[in-house]
Amino acid sequence: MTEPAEIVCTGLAKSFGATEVVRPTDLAFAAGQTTALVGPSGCGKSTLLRLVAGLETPSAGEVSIAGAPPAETLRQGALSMAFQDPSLLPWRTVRGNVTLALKLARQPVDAEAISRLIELVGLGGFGDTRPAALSGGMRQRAAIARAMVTRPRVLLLDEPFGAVDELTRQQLAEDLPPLWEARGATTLLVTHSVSEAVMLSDRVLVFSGRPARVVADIAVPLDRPRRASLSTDPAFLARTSEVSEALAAGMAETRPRLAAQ
Ligand SMILES: Nc1ncnc2c1ncn2[C@@H]1O[C@H](COP(=O)(O)OP(=O)(O)OP(=O)(O)O)[C@@H](O)[C@H]1O
Repeated sequence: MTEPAEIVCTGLAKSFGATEVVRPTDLAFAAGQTTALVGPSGCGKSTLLRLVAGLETPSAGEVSIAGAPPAETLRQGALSMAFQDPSLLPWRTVRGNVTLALKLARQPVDAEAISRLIELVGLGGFGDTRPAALSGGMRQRAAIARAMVTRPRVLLLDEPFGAVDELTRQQLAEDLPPLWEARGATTLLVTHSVSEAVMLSDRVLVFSGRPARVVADIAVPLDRPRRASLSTDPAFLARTSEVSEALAAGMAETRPRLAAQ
């Protein structure tokens, strides 16, 4: 890893009662890199993201972001999240939702910069629209604008394009990564789509079934910006095969345990 690690997980583990969800794990995420987390449903990906966000307390081990606990990074407004359900405040416009994120992070409100960001995520002309009048894809864009407006060092995205149709997903996957990459954010992204994982990331971590364990750590050294047309490129297809095979191997590893339960 050439860049310094921004996020370091040391012996990180999480159980809910008797259920072990994340096995003791050591992970490091380089500054400015985008890492996709993929694994079978229920394996603990979102739990890992919530641990990194400081929204869950580890059962063992710790997370540090630039040497500080996540709560400190969150308090500084340097950590943002966007989840599958964009949970925008319905009574606020797009601009109002984005502005609130700045206010909560106690950062100065620059109306022009907000308008520019709304434009950049493809919502130009919708700044004064409330969420109910937006499509699912537009709400996802608004949530990502809200997450990026504070220029976070760490961006956590849990199925951010989950609730939209395939074409919109492709469009979001083309349009949005250049924005967070240009801002140098260290991005962790949970997705169920192997091709989306490869398209969006510099690195894909493949997890086994619950309790989550890393079964493969795959670099994605493909040029950026990446366009949907990349999905037929042999180098892209080689990576998606590698991720799919690792996923299948991880699932096969868990199946006997489940059968024995
Ligand atoms: N607060 C909680 N209390 C009890 N169990 C929980 C809690 N949060 C998560 N779990 C359990 O932890 C396991 C992992 O959940 P998690 O949401 O992290 O998985 P995931 O890999 O993100 O799943 P998916 O891909 O389906 O979204 C599940 O079995 C879930 O029921």
